[in-house]
Parts: sequence; structure tokens; C-alpha cells
Amino acid sequence: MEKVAVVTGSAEGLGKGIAHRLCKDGFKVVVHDINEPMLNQTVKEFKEEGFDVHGVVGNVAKREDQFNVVKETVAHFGRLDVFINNAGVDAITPFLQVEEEELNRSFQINVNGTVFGTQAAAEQFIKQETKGKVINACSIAGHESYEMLSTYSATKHAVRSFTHSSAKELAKHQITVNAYCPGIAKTRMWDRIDEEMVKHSDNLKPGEAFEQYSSAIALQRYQTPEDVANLVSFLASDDADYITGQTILTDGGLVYR
Ligand SMILES: NC(=O)c1ccc[n+]([C@@H]2O[C@H](COP(=O)([O-])OP(=O)(O)OC[C@H]3O[C@@H](n4cnc5c(N)ncnc54)[C@H](O)[C@@H]3O)[C@@H](O)[C@H]2O)c1
Repeated sequence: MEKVAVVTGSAEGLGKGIAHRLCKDGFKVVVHDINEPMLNQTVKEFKEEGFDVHGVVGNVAKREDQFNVVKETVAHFGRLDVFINNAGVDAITPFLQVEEEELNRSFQINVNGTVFGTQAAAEQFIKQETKGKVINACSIAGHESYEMLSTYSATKHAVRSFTHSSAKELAKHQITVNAYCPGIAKTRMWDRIDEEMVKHSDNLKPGEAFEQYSSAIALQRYQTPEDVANLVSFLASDDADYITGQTILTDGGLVYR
């Protein structure tokens, strides 16, 4: 039987890479995003490659949208096996200038979204009476706290904590919860981080913040969506059945835990 996965925020970036890899692994995949035109484009591309995918628009910050993506997945593919809480947003601001709006938006998407997604997926796994896997997007910023990224780092620390506690509570249902913690991947998220860091710096030129961060990577290259997808593919597979509550770094040698 083919397994079914949902990847939130998968119209582009790391989520798209993860969704593509899971399709290649033989999953039926629900591609999900808040950006409808980009979502439609990605679904079209994947279908042209012959993959069995279905697009669902949604905002992870809304609890009803997260339950809806699970409902639509089951209506379309008949079941759910893996739910990937990938969607997330960055925030780059000097600490003294962090405002309520940034805190609320970042926590609503990165943290509340992960909680609601996990609840919706777990409810379905329990109803199905099957094992299930929840896989969260954490970050090196869930292990270290970075300058200019205080809000973002706080949200990813919260994701790490929810990964631990939900894993403990859901284990009795044979539901595992793990997280992938990427380092410096060249997606549109890092384009924005670089732009904002340069804006707030006296001596950085465009591209230099990204270069500075990347130059610390032991393996001497920045990360690709494929690097991240390699780990997620494993975490989504039966080979990871005995792993739960882990937040695994995939960063080329940057943060050591
Ligand atoms: N790029 C990196 O270096 C890096 C490093 C560590 C962790 N991460 C994490 O990986 C995940 C993916 O990052 P990325 O670099 O691909 O980001 P990205 O900005 O390139 O892509 C994010 C995708 O999520 C979608 N999205 C945003 N808000 C949403 C919402 N409220 N509901 C549904 N979809 C939404 C966007 O439309 C976009 O398609 C994020 O959780 C991010 O924090 C990224």
C-alpha cells in the first residue's frame, strides 16, 4: 500500500524539495501552501513528472485550516501516514526593535502552526488505528540563539520543546514526533535574511551576511533542499520507527550537539 504524506509550506524552498523527495520515495503527497498561484505551479510540475500529488491551500496559523488539510488528504487519498510541519517564517530585527506584531506573526506561524498540525495529524492517526509520523521543521536556531534572529530563534526553541513533549504524549499511540534542524540553506528565506541583515549593518554588502554565516560551515558549502530532504526521507521511512522526540541537526557541521 502506498503511504500518504502532507508537507506544509511546500510550494517552494525546503518544503518543495522534501515533497519532491517523498514522491520519489513512493509517497502520495499533499502539497500545501498559503500562496495559491505558487502552489498550483508546483502541483503542475510534480504532476508532469508523473507523481500522485494533490494541492491544498491553507494557513498553518489557523487551527481550522490545519484540520482541513488532514480532512482533504483523507478525502482524496483515503489515509494519512506522515505529516510534515514545514511551513515557517523568518524575522530579522535588532532585539530592541522587536515589536508585538513580529512576535505574534512568528509565533502564530512557526509555533501555533506546528501544534495545530500535530494535533490534526495525531487525531487522524488515532482514528485510523495506525502508527503515524509527525516531522517538524526546527533549525540550528532551535539549538543556538542568534543575533538579529531573537524572535525566530525563540520560535524554533519552542518547536524543539513541543517536539519533545508531543513525542512523549503520543508514543502510546505509536505516533512518533521528530524534527529536522537545517543550517544555512539557500532558499528565498535566506535571501530575505541576508537583505535584512545588510540593511541593519554598517559594513555588509548584499550577499555578505549569507557568505559570513556559510563560511563557518565545516563541510564548506551551503545547504540544498536535497540535503534536508535526505534526512526527512529517512525520518518518514519505516527505518525510523524506533526514533522519537529527536531534533536532528543537518547543517554541514555548524552546531554540535
Ligand atoms: N532556509 C534555511 O536556511 C532554513 C534553516 C533552518 C530552518 N529552516 C526552516 O525550514 C522551513 C522552510 O524554510 P524555507 O527556507 O524553505 O522557507 P521559504 O520562505 O523559502 O518557504 C516557505 C514556504 O512556506 C510557505 N508559507 C509561509 N507562511 C505560511 C503559512 N502561514 N501557511 C502555509 N504556508 C506558508 C511559503 O509560501 C513558502 O512556500 C521553515 O520552517 C524554516 O524556518 C530553514
